[in-house]
Amino acid sequence: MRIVTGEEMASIDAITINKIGLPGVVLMENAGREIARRLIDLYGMEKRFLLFIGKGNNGGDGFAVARMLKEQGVSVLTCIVEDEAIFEGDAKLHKRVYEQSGYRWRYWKEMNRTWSEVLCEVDVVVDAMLGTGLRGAIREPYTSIIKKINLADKEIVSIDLPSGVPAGEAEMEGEPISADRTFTLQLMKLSYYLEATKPYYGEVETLPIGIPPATMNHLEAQRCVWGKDEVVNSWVKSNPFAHKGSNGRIGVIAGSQQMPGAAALSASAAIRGGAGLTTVGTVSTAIQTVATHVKEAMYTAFSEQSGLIAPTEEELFAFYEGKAAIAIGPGIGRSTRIKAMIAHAIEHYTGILILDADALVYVSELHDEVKKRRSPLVLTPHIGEMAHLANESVDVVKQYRFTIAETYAQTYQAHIILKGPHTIVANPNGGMTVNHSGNAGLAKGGSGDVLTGIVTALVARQPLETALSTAVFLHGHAADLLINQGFSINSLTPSDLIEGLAEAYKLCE
Ligand SMILES: NC(=O)C1=CN([C@@H]2O[C@H](COP(=O)(O)OP(=O)(O)OC[C@H]3O[C@@H](n4cnc5c(N)ncnc54)[C@H](O)[C@@H]3O)[C@@H](O)[C@H]2O)[C@@H](O)CC1
Ligand SMILES: [K+]
Repeated sequence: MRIVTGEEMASIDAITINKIGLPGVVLMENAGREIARRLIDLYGMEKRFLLFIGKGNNGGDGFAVARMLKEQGVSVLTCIVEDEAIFEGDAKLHKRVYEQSGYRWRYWKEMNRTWSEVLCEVDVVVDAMLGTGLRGAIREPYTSIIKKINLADKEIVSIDLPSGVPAGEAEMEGEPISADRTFTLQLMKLSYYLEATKPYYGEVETLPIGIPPATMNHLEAQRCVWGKDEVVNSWVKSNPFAHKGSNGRIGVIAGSQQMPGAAALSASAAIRGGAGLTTVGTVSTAIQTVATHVKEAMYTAFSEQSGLIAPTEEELFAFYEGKAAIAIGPGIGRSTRIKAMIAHAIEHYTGILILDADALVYVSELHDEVKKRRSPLVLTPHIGEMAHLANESVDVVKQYRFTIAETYAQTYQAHIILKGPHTIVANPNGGMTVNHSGNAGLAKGGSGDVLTGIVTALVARQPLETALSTAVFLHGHAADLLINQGFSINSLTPSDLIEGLAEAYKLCE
């Protein structure tokens, strides 16, 4: 399913109406029918609804919902927020159909005077005031109405968006509706995936309103949800004659004297993730520790300096040999020799190169080398690392995570896995996916090392772009399955995640 901004949704609506020829009033009728059906499913026929209607098309949806609820005998109080004379277009038509069907509405100005009595008569507030057409700071009378609704302590259901929440990355100006539930129309809206706006949505359900998929082909930004269906549908079944070489020979350069655990986590995640042959490149002291945990891997002891790897050029070329993918970063630490190694890999390694953790620190100093690289490069930053890569503040990355990941991926022709709740994968060709698995149990040191291992294993045996999105999904899915099995969010460890991968992979088989 696509994820869109308000402007993109408006262009999709316009193509549906003007090119395909499906009138806007029909879409509104469809929206009204779907929403009324879901309201009755969820709340039953006995609950009393109070509908707030704004002057745009979001309000038009509201009139269609109110009419359909009333047709079925449900109790509805309909309140229009602004002067009735300013309704126009499709919303005006639905207002007229509502009135011609014999139904009444009231003005907010009047209702406001008896607000506490009104509240005693209703159970659920339906918000059809502002949708994708919101621009700039929320203005009166919406500002005061929203405040009153939020304070009313009633169940709140929003249509398309909680009123006052922008659909895209625009900054929120003013207090929006804080919904318990949002029925978003046809496509997911981008602001659902942003830290500042997501909490206002409550539970989200997408309802179809009859927009044909062909209307979305023109969109420049191709953002899609990546969930179970996408994982299953894109999975390329392994060849029954596969041998360890064809399942992908991969390398993991990780760990140091101080941090051998990071190497163990990423290597065992790669092995659980299905890698055919995994070689770990690290310091000799780490090998002793890691090898007792990860029995299936092979090991290369690199030259070292002060407990950190400091591989020579010969050691690096030998390590690159025959490997489909190499990950560098977890627990390697920082030094000028480490920087030289990253530069070398970017310049000379011709397989799929994955840079994570400490390896990312040097990438912004190596942007010229990155631009010259011709083979695939995958970077796996969290928000702070992305801020460093893009030379932006953490707050800016949080607000504009889609734009920043997309711009970076295109500028440097790199695949970006921007980690966090709803991890984004941004590809150099402009395609983006947003992950729909995972929970707060993943927010722990070591969880990223596990992801790097899964990514490395998968890119060696699945098409690159789907491998990245699917690796992110399976990482989160493993965590979700463990929570369902009774693990607590607080005690979930990265090692548990690796064990959980066995169950998570069943999805693909
Ligand atoms: N025919 C169509 O175009 C369809 C539209 N649909 C619905 O229509 C919505 C979009 O409709 P519109 O584009 O008319 O816009 P909205 O209904 O979201 O709201 C725009 C109205 O609010 C006012 N407004 C904008 N920013 C404001 C602010 N900051 N403070 C106060 N008032 C503000 C504008 O003057 C405008 O009249 C969607 O969210 C969806 O619910 C759906 O029914 C599908 C069909
Ligand atoms: K709304």
